[in-house]
Amino acid sequence: MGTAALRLSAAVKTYGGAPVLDGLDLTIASGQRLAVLGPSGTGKSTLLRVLAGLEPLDAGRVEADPDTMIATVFQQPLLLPWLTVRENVALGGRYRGNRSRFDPEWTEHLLGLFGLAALAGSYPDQLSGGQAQRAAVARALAIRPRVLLLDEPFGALDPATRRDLQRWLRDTVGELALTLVVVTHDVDEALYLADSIVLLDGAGGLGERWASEPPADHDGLAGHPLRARLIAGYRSQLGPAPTGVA
Ligand SMILES: Nc1ncnc2c1ncn2[C@@H]1O[C@H](COP(=O)(O)OP(=O)(O)OP(=O)(O)O)[C@@H](O)[C@H]1O
Repeated sequence: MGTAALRLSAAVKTYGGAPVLDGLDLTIASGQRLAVLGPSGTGKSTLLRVLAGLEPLDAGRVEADPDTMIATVFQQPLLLPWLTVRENVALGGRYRGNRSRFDPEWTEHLLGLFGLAALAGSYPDQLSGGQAQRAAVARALAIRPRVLLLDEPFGALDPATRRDLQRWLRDTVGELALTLVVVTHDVDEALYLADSIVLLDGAGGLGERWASEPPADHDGLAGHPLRARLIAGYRSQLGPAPTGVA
């Protein structure tokens, strides 16, 4: 695999006779932060589920180093309502039948890292949407993954909370030196989080892929050199405009 964390080769995934992924090739280098953009229905979530090993391919291959722990976060936080925030986060460390990974100190570190220490004894229905999604990301990190896969993780949040969480996520991914794949409708989220951006072509292929330099802060997004090209590429496909674009 060289320095690739994940690799898809000639990937085909078909639902009801219609190919969603149609011979797609994708290499994600170790430490890379990849954003996958594309209008609704272009196969972003399918691609993520395939990378996560949650969806079998009809043809082609997905390769990951067997020692690489992969964690996935979805749009809904999916916290267990009968467990506290601390117990939900700790539960992440018990996934995959590997109890030895449960590490109370790491759980406390994650609660602190995500600003959840004061809420550790609260239950999910006492949290705001942003707090709940922070807990979901913390839970995903409890297994000490090397790769973090996110499917529209902040899509249900208001713009200010969304920016806060993007900042939080970028800092955490940097601190833990994670490989990141984030699926999003939001061009600005992609530009803020990613150093590589793909725009699915809507026909089961990868479309274009750009190297990108994230701006220092959100104020730098408006003048980002790739922004206009991504928006134009997005608009040329069927589907609604991405979030935040008139
Ligand atoms: N389990 C499934 N069974 C049948 N069809 C499916 C299944 N999962 C996805 N599809 C279909 O595959 C296509 C791609 O879906 P997918 O969710 O991957 O797209 P997406 O780009 O993530 O869309 P969105 O942005 O709306 O979430 C859609 O036409 C969808 O209806």
